[in-house]
Amino acid sequence: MGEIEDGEADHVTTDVQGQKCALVCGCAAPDGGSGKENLPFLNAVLKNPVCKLYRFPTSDNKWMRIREQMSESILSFHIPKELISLHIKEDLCRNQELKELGELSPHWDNLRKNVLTHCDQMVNMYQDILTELSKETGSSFKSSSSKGEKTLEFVPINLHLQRMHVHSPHLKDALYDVITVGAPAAHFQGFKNGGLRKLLHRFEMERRNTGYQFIYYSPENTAKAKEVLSNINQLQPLIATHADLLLNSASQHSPDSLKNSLKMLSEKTELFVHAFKDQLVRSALLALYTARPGGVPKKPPSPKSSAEDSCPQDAPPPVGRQDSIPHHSDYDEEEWDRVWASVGKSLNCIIDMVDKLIARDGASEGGGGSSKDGEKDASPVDPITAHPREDWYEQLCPLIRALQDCMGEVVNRAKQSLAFVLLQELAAGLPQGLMLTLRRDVVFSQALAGLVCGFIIKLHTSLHDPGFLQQLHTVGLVVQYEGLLSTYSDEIGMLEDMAVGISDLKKVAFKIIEAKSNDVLPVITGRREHYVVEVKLPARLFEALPPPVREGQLLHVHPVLFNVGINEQQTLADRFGDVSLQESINQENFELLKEYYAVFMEKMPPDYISHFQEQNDLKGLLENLHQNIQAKKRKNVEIMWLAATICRKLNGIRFTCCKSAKDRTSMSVTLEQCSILRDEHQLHKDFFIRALDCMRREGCRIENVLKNVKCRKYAFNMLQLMAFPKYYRPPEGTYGKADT
Ligand SMILES: O=P(O)(O)O[C@H]1[C@H](O)[C@@H](O)[C@H](O)[C@H](O)[C@@H]1OP(=O)(O)O
Repeated sequence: MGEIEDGEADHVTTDVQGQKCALVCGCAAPDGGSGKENLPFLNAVLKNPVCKLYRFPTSDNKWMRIREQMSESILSFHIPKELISLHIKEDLCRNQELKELGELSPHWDNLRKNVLTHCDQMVNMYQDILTELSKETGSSFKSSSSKGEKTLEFVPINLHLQRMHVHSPHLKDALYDVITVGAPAAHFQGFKNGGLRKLLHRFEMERRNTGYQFIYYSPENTAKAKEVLSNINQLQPLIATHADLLLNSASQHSPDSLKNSLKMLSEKTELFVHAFKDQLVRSALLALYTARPGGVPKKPPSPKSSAEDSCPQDAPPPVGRQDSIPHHSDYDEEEWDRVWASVGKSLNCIIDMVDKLIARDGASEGGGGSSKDGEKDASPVDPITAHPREDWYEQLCPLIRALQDCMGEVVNRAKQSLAFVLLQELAAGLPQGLMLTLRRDVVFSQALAGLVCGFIIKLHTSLHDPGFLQQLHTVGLVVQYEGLLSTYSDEIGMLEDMAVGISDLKKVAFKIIEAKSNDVLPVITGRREHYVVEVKLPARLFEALPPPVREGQLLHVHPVLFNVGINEQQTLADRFGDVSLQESINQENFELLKEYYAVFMEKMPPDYISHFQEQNDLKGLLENLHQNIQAKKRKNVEIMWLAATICRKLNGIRFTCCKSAKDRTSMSVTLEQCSILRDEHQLHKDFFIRALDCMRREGCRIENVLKNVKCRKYAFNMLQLMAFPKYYRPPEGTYGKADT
């Protein structure tokens, strides 16, 4: 199978009979590893720990003690449930907006009906899945054998924290964490047609070419429509609240509070007005106009030759085959400007009135008032200032109502036009578009559950490190995924899913809040384009955070994925198939990692950077990684080691994934652990293989296999192992046929 030719087959097994020096025992109590006060919080998310203790000799013949720990997380189920609830909310709201589009001509009305039927079915399906998941109270683990189950498809496979706590002589104790999880992928939908990376691209191409039936809006424009709709939905109630507060201040006749309320109202109204500045709203209004029963065609649509031609960005939007672009005399484009501008005008009237009321009030209280330049007004009686104490509420109320009316009108029109944009996207891709959204949601949910778990653990273990905290809010955290999937057969589709799922994590930001109760589970808000995960910390830890973090600054993550297939399927791909997917993923993600490093160097304080550079040659490591990616060598596992090392040095969150995270992943994390012991903790070189075999034979990972497939054997056969890179082969007796 290739690797034999390289003379590497002699280490399929390693004799560990004389492993007297590697003492192993299991223990029940997990190690917090980061201070006792964190324990209740971590224990609330980590469950069913398995611990193993080892002793290995160091190069100077002393002993190092290792505690290996593996825990499940209730986030495996909690995050999918949170996310599905948000999807349901978002989709119900969108369906409502489609219903409220108003009267449409028969062509568009039929489309809408069709879209709504499908969308309602999807919402029902999400609701059913949520109901099923809600029955799984207290669950924290989905086994590899359940990966194809429909009701569990949002739940990550075999998610665990794999932790190594090293206590070695002369050195500080050290913790090394890796989150191990099955590659986020849509197993229930299957991989016959590939995964998200290919499917999304193909879908977009096809959608562009259905130009005559529907209006083509680019993915950016569709995303923009969703963003503006979401902004409107958030801003409108906020403005209503500030308007009420302003009236409240007016009835209390309190100038300071009136000024403050006005400030808030103005800010929000300006944001509101700004939200509609987009050309998309303008073009969508025109498109919707043509789709109304009255928007009768005047001239036939000009045929479009290319997909690009159908983009509505600059030109008036193209319309359906039976409809046409309206003549300008049909449509009063300036009407929208008038409606839109009226919001600003109404706000200005309120500002003027508040200024007047406060000025008059000051003047009457000052007994005679003062002129604008501050000089005392000498005139004895001014009919205005002499006015008795005014009823501010009465003066402002009609103006506020006028503002609300104008806004209502703007919101109504904008919402309808943007919902019409969404209708195009949905109608053009029925039903594949909705299935793709489901697939993306499924994959994203699995990826997000892992990320939130990794983030919370990282936060708790690094809270006492000021450098980490600074990095967290100035640069964000790198999240590095090691993929071991092969670019062959179904795993191509899995890798295509995984690549999109991980890249979608860029849409997630974290916010740390103070825990007010015993409920420490994270809360998610947002919608498909942008999510915020609120992570709770107990008061004492929260108070020690840097001010920007305490004040709710959003904390960003920078996910990167490097994949190297290692099994017999990859041998086939290397020899007879196509490895371009893996090559492009590695190349693209290298660029992302390089960008992250550049921002890190730019934003971290100079004294931190100079110390950092003394300790680490990150530039050299990055160059080395780049060369290895460029080298296009088969099964180049050096790529994974370098990427993982860079991630650890950058304080990042480490992930390792294969299809099920039990066999190949176990080989990889145990190898990583022993390599760290050798490179960072002076593990005696004669004991490297013995330590590795010992961990694989007796450690947490064989327990992982057991809990997944009820059998203490890695699911490899001899032939498969011959194809594995040398150090990824488990010891004799630990592998064999297992019903996976
Ligand atoms: O944990 P994995 O490495 O994805 O498990 C694989 C194993 O590597 C392979 O040898 C075996 O034939 C099975 O395909 C395992 O996957 P399961 O998802 O079936 O556990």
